[in-house]
Amino acid sequence: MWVERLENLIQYHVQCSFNMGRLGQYNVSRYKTSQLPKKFTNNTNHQSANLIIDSSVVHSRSMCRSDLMTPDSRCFGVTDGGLPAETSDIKYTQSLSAPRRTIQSDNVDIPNHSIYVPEYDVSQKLEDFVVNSTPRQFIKPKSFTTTPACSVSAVSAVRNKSRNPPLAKKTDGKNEMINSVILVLTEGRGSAQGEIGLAAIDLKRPVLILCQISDTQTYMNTINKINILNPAEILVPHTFMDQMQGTMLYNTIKSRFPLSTILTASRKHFSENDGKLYLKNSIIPECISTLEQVLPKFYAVSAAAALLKHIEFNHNVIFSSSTLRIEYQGVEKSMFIDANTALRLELVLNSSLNAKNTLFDVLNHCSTIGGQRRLRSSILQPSSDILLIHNRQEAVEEILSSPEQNITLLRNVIQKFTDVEQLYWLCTKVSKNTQQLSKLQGNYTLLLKTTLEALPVLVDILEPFKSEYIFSIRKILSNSGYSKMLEIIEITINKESTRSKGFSQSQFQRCFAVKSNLNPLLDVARTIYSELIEEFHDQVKLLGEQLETEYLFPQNSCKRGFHVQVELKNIKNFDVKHPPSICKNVECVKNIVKFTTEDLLVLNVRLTQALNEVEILTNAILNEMLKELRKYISCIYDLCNSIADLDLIFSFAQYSMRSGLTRPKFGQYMDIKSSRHPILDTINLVVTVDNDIFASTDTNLNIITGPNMGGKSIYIRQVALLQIIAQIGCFVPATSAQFRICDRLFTRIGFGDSIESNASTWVLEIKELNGILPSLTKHSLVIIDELCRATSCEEGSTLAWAICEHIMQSCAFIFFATHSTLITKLQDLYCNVLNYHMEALPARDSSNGLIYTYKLCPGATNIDDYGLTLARDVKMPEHLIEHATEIEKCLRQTRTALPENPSNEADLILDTCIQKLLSMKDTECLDISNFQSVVSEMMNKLKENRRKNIDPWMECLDSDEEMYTQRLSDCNTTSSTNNST
Ligand SMILES: Nc1ncnc2c1ncn2[C@@H]1O[C@H](COP(=O)(O)OP(=O)(O)OP(=O)(O)O)[C@@H](O)[C@H]1O
Repeated sequence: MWVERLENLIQYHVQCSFNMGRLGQYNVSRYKTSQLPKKFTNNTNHQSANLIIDSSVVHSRSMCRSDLMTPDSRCFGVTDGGLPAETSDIKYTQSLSAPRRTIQSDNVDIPNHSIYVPEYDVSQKLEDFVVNSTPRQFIKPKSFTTTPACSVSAVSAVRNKSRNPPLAKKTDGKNEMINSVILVLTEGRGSAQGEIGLAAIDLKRPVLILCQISDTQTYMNTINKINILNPAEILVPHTFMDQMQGTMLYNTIKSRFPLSTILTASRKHFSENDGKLYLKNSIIPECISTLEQVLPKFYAVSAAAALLKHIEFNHNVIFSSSTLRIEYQGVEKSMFIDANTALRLELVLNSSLNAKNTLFDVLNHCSTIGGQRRLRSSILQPSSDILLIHNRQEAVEEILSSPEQNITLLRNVIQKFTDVEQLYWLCTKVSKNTQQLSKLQGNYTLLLKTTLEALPVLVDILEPFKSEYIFSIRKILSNSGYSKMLEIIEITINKESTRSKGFSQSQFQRCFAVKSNLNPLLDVARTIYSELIEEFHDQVKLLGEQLETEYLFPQNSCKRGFHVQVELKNIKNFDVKHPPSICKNVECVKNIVKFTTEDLLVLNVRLTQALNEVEILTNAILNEMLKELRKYISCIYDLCNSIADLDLIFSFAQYSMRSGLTRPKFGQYMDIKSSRHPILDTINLVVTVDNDIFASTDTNLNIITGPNMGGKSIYIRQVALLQIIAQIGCFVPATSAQFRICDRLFTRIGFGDSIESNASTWVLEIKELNGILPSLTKHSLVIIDELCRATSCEEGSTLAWAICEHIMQSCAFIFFATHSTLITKLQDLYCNVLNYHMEALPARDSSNGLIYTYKLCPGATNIDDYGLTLARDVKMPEHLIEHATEIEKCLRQTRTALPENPSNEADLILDTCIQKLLSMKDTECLDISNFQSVVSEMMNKLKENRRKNIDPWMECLDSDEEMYTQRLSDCNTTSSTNNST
């Protein structure tokens, strides 16, 4: 425990020194304890102690960077020298200034050191300590200009370097999609609060995304945007943590995105001027018009400044000038899906936070990471641009109607572009000329060559496709820039060199990629390398003779370098535990023995040196060539985009090839015949029962009742999923389908309280409803699976009634699954309400059970006691069921005897009221005053009865009385018009 605390303390402070270095604050070397907060310096007598940091520890930016992620980096900044004599009595300095090796060793002799550990540090985990105890206040004296952001970043980088899990990790051989997005967020202050600036970049796909949002108090749009971008790291200004609790935006992000690392940075890094300068320097000329659009957006530009600094200093990524592409994402023509809805509908993540059996999983047939990314963002933000949807549908239809052989050709050629996204790497450059850099540079240059060579084949295959969408992709890919790039490459690179996978092969390809006679030194280095390789092979042969085996193979791997391997069965008398003395570093994995010898070890060193020489010389030539190629950098962006678009559409086509899918139309209402739940349909464990879906402005509230397990939730989720699939441009599982373009999708599904946000289920539900109600638009789609069930039965039903009445007045299409019979009465009052139920039939045997047909039928359900029936089905102890049945019977009798019983009275009076009104409507006079008087009479009666029971429904009725009257008078007017005509 002590070791851990000591490490925490050391790591924390040492990382501060790093980060100072990485932000260029080299001049700060002394940390005066007199400047420390009192808490930290209690019981110590010190005036000018050097805490831990000596300027010598910050050697260079590069050292800090490269060492940051290594396990021993936490000790990197500890001074080796002793402390000034006058400060030696300061307990903590003794341990913190311990020699590096002592601290690094696992068995630190802690008791010999006196360690000062601040009280509040002891009981907390480091992360909590760093994030929650506002380290800025803790460590930052006035003259000390470290940024807590980076302290936090460094600490969490070390601690959590593998914490961000992939969002969608395919294990079935498809590509992995791992999030590598860094997102920076800033918010206006004072009257500008709610103005959010956002900048994000995917380190694997360096397109800088900028966005400025005027958000609501709940930050709904910002959360949605973050959810779509799916960042691994979120960086915010340190002022977000100024208040003890953190700002609302900070806390919202923290609770909503637990998988993202949240960092803070000093506000000074969010500089508009720096941002403008960076953007002007970095962007490709083709993005000038976007830049003009972006520059006036103060918050977006300042976020960009912080982002570019952050990735330079913490991720070692710098963009060559004029190589970065920017995108400004303002208010787009898309359907808004909030983050909660996305999670509950399992659009891209299921409840176990992986992609299995999600909508993404069902639609994903992409071969490239770019395609997968595009699919993910399309699902989370389906288009509401009818032209784009139409173009995609047309392309899908065209692919489906193409001859089988064209489809196969297209599939095969797209697979050749699987790694195309890595080409983005060529846009960035890293300041250090390391070995790693030269390897990457070589690999990606060969990848570019291979890609450009395959491009004309793709263009030819696309030739027969005439749809607008594919035609425009083909046009982009036919750009003459690509052939010019290939010409430049062919001047330097050997024709037969190609991108290969596998350590040894790619090393070989890199080594001999550059043509001979371009640099005599390189030619010499390669000759030496080749000779050494020959020597290696000779030595392996000799060794084989010595060990009496013909099956000794020369090998080269990243971990072991040049060595030999043999199958155990092919080497006689070889005991892995007691190998011959000549064999060194013996390892046996799955009957394959790997080892080396003293001679081979020496040769390996020489080979590595020769190879390094070759790579450095090759890299110098490639650098020159890349300078030329960067003139065409926008072509690389276009290439990656077009391949992603093509992959996406081909993925849609592959999904749409399934039987029973149809191309949806768009109009003013929703009418889908024999539709199926897309995920249930694909899982194939059960035969999916199809159902019709209908909604229009005349009947916009559909209430679905039915027993538990009847299929209500599946049905209403199906509505939402089909709407999304239709709006991304894909075919839907139905026999015919018409949708209305939806601009907002709201769901209220499921319960679950949150310890994190300290909210009960009910509070959460109300908060969510508060979010939905004001944002409802006339083109919204609302999916509600039970409403207000987390409070007392009565209050819940009445509030749900009121909410339904409120939302059904908009033109939004609402699908409402419920067990409440009260809600079904809405149909009697309003002509735009329709009741449906999921059919269940009594079992033919004597079990009293139910047979679920999963068929949607008109009208409310008439099955009683289905809860108890199901409980019996799932083997609840019989005595409990019997007892519950008795109580239920008793309650029924009581209710019939006492109509004023609060739980039943509301229903009863409302029923009487409705019946009376309806009968009047048909038979009696059409005078509105009659309606009003009946309503008042009934309301008064109800109020009187209810007052006895102090029922909260009273208030609701009070406020709604006026509305009922108005509604009924409307009804009356319509009916009188009808009658007269
Ligand atoms: N259309 C369908 N075709 C085939 N199986 C279905 C269909 N609809 C539902 N099911 C099956 O029934 C199960 C229960 O469905 P669902 O969760 O929608 O019931 P529910 O009525 O919402 O129940 P509860 O009221 O308890 O929430 C599903 O998990 C699925 O296996």
